Parts: sequence; structure tokens; C-alpha cells
Amino acid sequence: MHTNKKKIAVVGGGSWATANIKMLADNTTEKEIFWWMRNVQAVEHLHKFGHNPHYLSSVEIKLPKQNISVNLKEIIQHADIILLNVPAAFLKDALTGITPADLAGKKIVSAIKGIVPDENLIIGEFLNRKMGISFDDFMVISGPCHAEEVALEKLSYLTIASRDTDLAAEFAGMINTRYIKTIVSDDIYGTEYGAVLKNVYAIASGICHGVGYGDNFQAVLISNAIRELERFVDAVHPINRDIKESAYLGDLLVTAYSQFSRNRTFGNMIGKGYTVKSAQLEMNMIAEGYYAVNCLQEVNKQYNVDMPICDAVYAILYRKSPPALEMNNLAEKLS
Ligand SMILES: NC(=O)c1ccc[n+]([C@@H]2O[C@H](COP(=O)([O-])OP(=O)(O)OC[C@H]3O[C@@H](n4cnc5c(N)ncnc54)[C@H](O)[C@@H]3O)[C@@H](O)[C@H]2O)c1
Ligand SMILES: O=P(O)(O)OC[C@H](O)CO
Repeated sequence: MHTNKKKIAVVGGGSWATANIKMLADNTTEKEIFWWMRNVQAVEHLHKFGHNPHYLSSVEIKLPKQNISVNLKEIIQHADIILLNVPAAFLKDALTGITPADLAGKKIVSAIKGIVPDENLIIGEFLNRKMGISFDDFMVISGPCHAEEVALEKLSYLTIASRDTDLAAEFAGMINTRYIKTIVSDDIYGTEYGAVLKNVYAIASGICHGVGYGDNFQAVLISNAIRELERFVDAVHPINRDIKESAYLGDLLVTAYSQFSRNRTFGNMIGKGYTVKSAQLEMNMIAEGYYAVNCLQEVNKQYNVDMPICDAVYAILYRKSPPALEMNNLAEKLS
């Protein structure tokens, strides 16, 4: 990265993008922030009132009007660093018209906790294979952190993972604030897949709640989930990692237990009998785990990891297997 004032473009218009804009703006390192979102009305509202109308609308946005736009090419051409914040299912769509040349020489940070559908690739792999981004220029931001709590300035910890830990530390220095602490890691695969899997386990947790299981069972489910997560990330990328760190276990716990969790909320509705379509329509937000569990079935064909929780969620969401029956069968496999 250059040593002058950094220019950062945030790509996406949802809750997490809004929270990331707030962290970047509240952090005191000198920088210029740009923001892309696809929704024209939301951009107009931001220009007029300085608030995102649909997500975290209490957060005050003080960016100059010309720095918020629906034109992605224009927004990213200014940037040294691009922070991707669109749900994985819509990433290819959002990047339509963006070429490897547009991204050349830039550092890319993914705040996305998902897998790109059809490609079945985590974000680092997708950018590497399809957009020519070197892993040396790529970072992941993850950890147990709900956008809603960032809006309230509740103390939160984020992990920045990169093959280049100096780069990760430099980016961490651009987002830490009174309420955000940062941790640097070199585990891109574990951090990305850990975040993908915890979304699926949060759906499982919500389904269990929806069909009537209590806290006792949920604790068993989650302790099995962290073991399943560890088996999978160890199979995909076997390095020495401590699964109890907050980017893995911490993220699983927050998403499985929090009132703010999109994935748990979605699972709860499924457990209560909503169809996938109706649960999605009811939520203005995206439950990444829904898309991810389908991709994981494909990815796991290479690894053959025993993943009974993911299999149960997949059967419920994609094979219309009754949630109560599926959870009953799963319960027999847990320990
Ligand atoms: N919300 C959080 O607390 C949080 C925390 C960490 C990471 N993340 C991750 O951030 C990413 C973004 O999630 P979010 O929580 O900000 O989303 P959100 O649920 O708050 O908002 C949904 C986003 O999806 C976009 N969207 C919906 N339908 C679309 C479509 N058809 N085409 C294109 N875009 C569409 C919306 O414009 C909006 O930007 C996800 O990968 C999520 O896992 C979220
Ligand atoms: O808990 P969810 O499903 O809203 O996901 C949000 C974040 O990933 C929590 O760290």
C-alpha cells in the first residue's frame, strides 16, 4: 500500500456495510471513504439525510455526497482498498462489468461470510480464480460482531486475516476504535469457512428452537457444531489453529444465541413451519447460511467430512424434509 492518505471503497448497502462505514469513519487514521450500493433511492436518501434508509438507519453518515454512488466502477477507481460487503449470493451480480484490470494493484478485504453459488468458492478463492486477485493482496474481516451492536458502539472484537499479516495489521489500524478491538490472523481459509459454517449452525439452532427444543439441547447442538466446524476446516486447510479463538468459536456462539442473528431468526421461522420463500420474504435481511449449506454439500464431496448438522439443515431447506423429523434424527447422532 502507498503511505499517503488511504482511499477505501465499501461495496454493499446492507447492515454490515453501514456498520463498516461507521467504524472506518470513527477510526482516527486519516483516510477517504467511498460507498457503493445498488439502490438508487437509498443513495438519494443518504445524500439528502445522511442515513441509510433501510439498514441501521440510526447511524449518521457524514461522507461527502460525491463519495456515495450507484456507479461501482467509478467508486472503486478511486480506491486503494476495496471492502466487499455484498451477500455472497449477489457478489457476481454486483461485480458485473468489473474486470481484473479494474481491481489491479488494489487490496481487497472481504467482510462477506458466504460461498459464491455455482462456483462453490469462498471469497478469497473466487477473487483469486475469477478476478486475478493474489492472496497476498487479500484480507478477510470476521469475528463475533453484529452490525446492530456496532451501531450502539458496544465493545466488539474483529479478526483480520491475511497471508500478509503486516497488511492485515495495517488494515486493523484503520478500523479499531473505542468500541472495536482487532486481532490479526494468517488463517484465511479457516476464518472464511468458519464464518460460513457458523451461519448454517445458527440456522440449525433456530430450527431447533422453532420446533420446540430448549436451551439444554441447543448447548449440545452447538458443542457438536464446533467439532463439526473443526473437522471441516482441518480437512480443507490443515494448519495449527485454536478453534476456541473468537473468529471461530466466538462467531459461532454469537450467531447461535443472539437476538440479532439473521440466520437463527431464519431457522426459527423454518422450525415454526414457514416455507423458505415466506421466511425470506418476511426478513428484510439475508441469511447467508441458506445459500452456503447448498454449496457446502458440493464442496464436501471432495473431503467427505462427517457433517450431520449441515446435512440435516440441507435436507430441511433443499429437500423439504420435515424439520421436526430431521432434528429428531440428528439428535440421535449428537453426543
Ligand atoms: N449484519 C451483520 O451483523 C454482519 C456481520 C458480519 C458479517 N456480515 C456479512 O456481511 C454480508 C452482508 O450482509 P448484511 O448483514 O449487511 O446484509 P443485510 O441482510 O443487512 O442486507 C441485505 C443486503 O443484501 C442486498 N440484497 C438483497 N437482495 C439483493 C439482490 N437480489 N441483489 C443484490 N443485493 C441484494 C441488500 O441490498 C443489502 O445490501 C454477509 O455476507 C453477512 O454474512 C454481516
Ligand atoms: O448472526 P447473523 O446470522 O446475523 O450473522 C451476523 C454476523 O456474522 C455475526 O458475527
